[in-house]
Parts: sequence; C-alpha cells; structure tokens
Amino acid sequence: MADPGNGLAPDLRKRIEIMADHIARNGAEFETTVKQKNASNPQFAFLYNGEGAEYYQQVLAKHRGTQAPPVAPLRPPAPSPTPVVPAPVMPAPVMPAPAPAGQFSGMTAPMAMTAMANMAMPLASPPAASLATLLRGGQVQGAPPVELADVLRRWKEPQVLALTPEVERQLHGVIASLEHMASRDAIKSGRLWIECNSALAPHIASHIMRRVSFLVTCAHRLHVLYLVHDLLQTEAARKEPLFVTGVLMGVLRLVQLWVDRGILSAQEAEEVKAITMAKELPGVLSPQPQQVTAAAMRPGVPGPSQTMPPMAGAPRPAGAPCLAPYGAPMPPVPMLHGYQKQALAGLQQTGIQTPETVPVGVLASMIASVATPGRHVRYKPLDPAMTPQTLPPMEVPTPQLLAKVEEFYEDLQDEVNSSAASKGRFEEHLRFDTDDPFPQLFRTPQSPPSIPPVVVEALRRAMSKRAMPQALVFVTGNAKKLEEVKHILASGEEELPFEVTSQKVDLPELQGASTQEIAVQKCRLAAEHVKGPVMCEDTSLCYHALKGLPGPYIKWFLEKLGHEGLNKLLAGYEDKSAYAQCLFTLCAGPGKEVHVFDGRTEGKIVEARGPKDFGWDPVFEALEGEGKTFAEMTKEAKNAISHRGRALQQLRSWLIANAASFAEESK
Ligand SMILES: O=c1nc[nH]c2c1ncn2[C@H]1C[C@H](O)[C@@H](COP(=O)(O)OP(=O)(O)OP(=O)(O)O)O1
Ligand SMILES: [Mg+2]
Repeated sequence: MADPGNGLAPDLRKRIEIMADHIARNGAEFETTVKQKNASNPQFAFLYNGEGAEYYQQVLAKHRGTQAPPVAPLRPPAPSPTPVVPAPVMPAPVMPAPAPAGQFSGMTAPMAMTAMANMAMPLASPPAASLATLLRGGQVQGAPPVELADVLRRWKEPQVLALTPEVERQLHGVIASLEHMASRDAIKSGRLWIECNSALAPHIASHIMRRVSFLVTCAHRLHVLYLVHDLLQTEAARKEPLFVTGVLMGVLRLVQLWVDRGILSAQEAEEVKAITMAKELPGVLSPQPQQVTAAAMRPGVPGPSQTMPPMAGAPRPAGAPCLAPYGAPMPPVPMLHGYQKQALAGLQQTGIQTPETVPVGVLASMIASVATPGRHVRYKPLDPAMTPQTLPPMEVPTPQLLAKVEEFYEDLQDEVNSSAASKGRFEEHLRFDTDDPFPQLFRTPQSPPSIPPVVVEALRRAMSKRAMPQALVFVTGNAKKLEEVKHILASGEEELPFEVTSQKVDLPELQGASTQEIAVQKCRLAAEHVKGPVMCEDTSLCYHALKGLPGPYIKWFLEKLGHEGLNKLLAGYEDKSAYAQCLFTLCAGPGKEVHVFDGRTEGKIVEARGPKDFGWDPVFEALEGEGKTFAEMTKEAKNAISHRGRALQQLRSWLIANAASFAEESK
C-alpha cells in the first residue's frame, strides 16, 4: 500500500505528526479543543478530511496501536442538485418535490435526520464495545442494521457533503440570521428554507452539524439548535414526512444503546419497545398533548418544558376499560406500566428529564408520538420569550488542559523555528509576537477569534506567566508582615506580573553602617538561600530625638523593653516624633543586583493603645492617622499610609515596568 504521507509538504507532515502525537497522548477532550480552535484554518484541514487526513489517521492509529479507519474523500464526486428556493428569508416558499431516494452517495434521509436530532443531544460517542454489541444484537423488525451502524460511526465526525456555493451561501445566511436572537420569524424562515431544499437534507444536515460547533458564541449555537428543534417537531407532526422515514427504527436502536450503557434495564427496554411498536398506545390518551420535542427523548437534555405534557399511556384506573386514542376501545396490554404518576411527581421536583429519570412509559409514549408521523403531536413553535437566548458563561478550561494545549503549541513553535521549509505559508498563521504571546494560530485569517474571550484570557495569562519567573519569593519570618504584604498586593489595581509566594526564613539580624546596607545584605542572603528571585523587607522605627535610633535595631528594643520601655526612651526629650521606615529589596537571584524601595511614615511615640498583636503598632501614632495609633486603625487605613504600603507601591510599579528585564535577569 502506498504511504499516504508521501507527497505531503514536509511542514505539513511534521504538523500532522506533532498533532497526532499530542492527541494520542492527551485524549478526546484535547482533540476537541484543538479541532475547534482550528475549524477554519486551512493549515489543519487534515483534521477534517482535508489534505493529509489519511496520513494523520495513520499516524494517530500508530500512536494508539490501532488500525487507521478509512478516510472519506473531502468532496464526494456526486453532483449536488441546484436548490429551488434561493433566499433564506422569504415570504412564500414553494415546496419542491423530494428528490428520489438514493440520489446521493452520502447519508440517507433518515440518517440525516438522526444526525440533526443528534445535534440536540450531545451524546458522548458510544464506547466501541457497546457499539459492537448494539450492532450485533437487537435487530428491530424491518430496520436495515447497516444504516444505524453508519449513523453511529459517522455520528462523531459526519461526512460533510458538498453543497453548491450558492446553497452554501444561503445556508450561511440562515445560520447568520440566528446570531442575535432566535426570533420566531428567523427560525421559521430557516425551517422553510430547509424544507424547500429537502432534496439536499443530508447535505444541509451535515453542514449544520459541523458549523454549529464552531459558531463563536454559545448563544448563536443555541439558536441554531432551536432551528433544528423546530424542524424536527414540524417534521414529526407532518402526516406525510418530507425527509424522515424510519426514524423510529433508529430511535429503538438508541434504546438498545441505553441498555448497553446501563441506563435502561433490559426489561424496561422491552417495555419501551412494546409500547412504541404497539399499534395503539395503551391507556388513555390525552386529546391535546401540548408539546413534545425530540430533545425530550434524548439522554442528558432537559425536556421541552418544566411540566411534562400529559402523554399517551396514562395509567388506567383499576378495572376501567383500556382505551385507544380518542376513545376507541382496545384490548389491555399486560405488563406495560405506561405513564407513572408517582414517578412523574418526583421528576417535576428536580425539573430534569433524562432517560434515567423519565419513567419508561412516558419515554416510550413520547417516542411513539414523535416518531409516528402525524400522530398526536401538536406543532407549537418555540416562543423566543420563553426560550433562553444566551447560555451561562463557559467554564474556564482546567489548568491541566491549558498546560497540554500550551505544550502542544510550544512543540509546534519549536518545529516552526527549526524548519526552513516552514517559512512562508505556515508562518502567516503562527506568530508569537513579543507583545502578544497568544499564538495567532488561534485566529483564523478571515474571522474573529472563534475562542471564547475567557479562554483567550486564561491562555494569555498561562503563557505570559510562563515567560516570567514562576514565582517571586517573599522571604520573611514575620507572619504579620506577610499578611499585610498579601493584602496590599491583592488590593492593587494592576496585577503584579509575578506570582508572589513566601518562605519563612529567619535570616540573621545584621548590623551595618546604614539601614540601607543592612537591607541589601539581608536580600543577598535570601537570594542565596532561595537560589532564585526574592524580595525582602526591613522595618525600622527611628526617633528623631535619638538621631534615628533604635532604627533597624527596633526588634531588640521592643523585645527587651516592651511598649512602655519604647516610651521611656524618650522621657528626657520634648520631641516625641519618630518615623517608621520600610525598605523593600528585590533581587533576581544569587549575585544579582539588589533594588531598594524606601517607604516612610511620620508620626510620634505615644502610650500603647489598641490591639497588641503586631510589634510597635500600639505606640506609633501616624501624623495622617487622625489621632489613632497604627494598632487602632483598620488594616486598609494603615496600609494606605503605612511605611510598608508606600514602599510596596514603589516596588510594584518598578516590577510592572521592568517585568521583562527582571525576568531575563532571573534566568
Ligand atoms: O508595621 C509594623 N508595625 C509594627 N511593628 C512592626 C511593623 N513592621 C515590623 N514591625 C516590627 C517587627 C519587628 O519586631 C521589627 C522589625 O524587624 P524586622 O527585622 O524588619 O522584622 P522581622 O525580623 O520580624 O521579620 P523579617 O524576617 O522579615 O526580618 O518591627
Ligand atoms: Mg528580621
């Protein structure tokens, strides 16, 4: 067999290999993320059956130790018929006759419909084992098993069938019209357009399915799902279906799938099948069920409304005759529980309807109602006033996932840097600007970023942090200092471009000619100790009358003399004034330059007032403290005027301005 990698450009080959390696290592979640980011990036067409797809599958299979699945050609050769109705928004569309069956090489109409229905049901792809069981067993009367096998195989990656450019443009118009609001008119005209082009149903379905996951906003995606909902519901209510035949069979296969997954018991599944297949539904049928949606019969998707519509299959009062729809008598069906009121009561409390919570009879009745054309389903279009137009904000991806994505782009970037062949085309899409560490790869050339801003921000941060030292260690043995530093840094408007951690180290209390010199020596010691970037601080309390003493030695004075002693020191002096001084020091690592930031607060020494939990706070009354000692002030008020607050603001400004050079120096 010819090597599918032959003839591919070297940079494309490399890109495929890197991608396959990462995807094999990091799993499905990673694959989905990367695929979404590159949906319309021609450089990654191999992810979507484009150039290199076969080679990509081969490499991926090799990594996973499996055989590569066959890759469908990008454009199937089948010609696409021209659509009859051109405009997406139109007053009175003409319904064309459905195209003869078998005209297309792709999906059959029921498959297309199932694909559409699946859009409303983000089911995880079935595990291979249960899929195999499903395909082997439980053949339902009259259903060609190969069809469902096809649907399931393609469910995750449906083949995108070619549309003519004109139809594609119109479909784009339909989807675009739902961008801001799922208005009744927009949904209706979208549905009419699809109905008018029912001959192209498989093509349209595959296009919508692919597009929906790449729409920029969640709200837009939601609105397109409303369109699909509308289409399915209208279709289900139609006496003569436009595109759907045999959906019932597909649905029954899904029931079997739920059994394989343990969602339904075998007995329940039998019951569902029996009710669904029954010619007439058992029990009393409500004459006007309000609303039944395809979503309601799908796992994990909430039902159509908070209250379940009264369904066929309601329990008969004991001894009452069993009635067929609209009163026609029918023989009782043994063993069928039908609609269980008690179960439904519990259900309404939670408001969540899934196969796990929907009683079997309700589920079966719904399936029967929805899947049998023209029977008991009243069409009720979605009311935009009652349907959410936006989804809750997306969750930020986990740090682990971000790290994996980052690692992938790193590898890719290394490759780009080292490969001469990559010059040109690929670089247009992948650039790392110094100002913008976020790779251009996430942006497609024509469209705005298709990644939610919150993710962009998270990635930006993750990447910018990586370029900086991992952490700047505040070395101190004083818990109170640390508390204040954290508080001051957290309350700043601009975030420090470093992650400040702390280490409790009792450094020797040095002596020296000046406070400055002591601080610098202390910081040098700390950098040696941590072997990386550090910051320290030294606090002094300087009495003017004593020419700056105790100054840096205040710690010992306080320890030996206490608050009273600190006052008595000034007994022979009129001048009780003093200033608190804080020297913050910053050093990129052992042997590197030490930067000093000096903050001062003037005040006077007074008799102790206020809590005694932090040093000499009770005996220092700042000039700007409105008569309060530091100990009597709130944390915020103290930090706003304190020696520490002032020095730290200087350090912060300096670090923000010099982040890059400091980071460089710390390497
Ligand atoms: O805002 C303050 N308000 C009241 N008292 C304060 C303050 N800030 C430091 N202090 C006390 C703690 C220590 O008794 C001396 C400074 O000595 P100093 O060497 O800088 O502090 P330390 O040895 O406790 O911690 P570190 O491990 O960071 O050196 O003044
Ligand atoms: Mg100290």
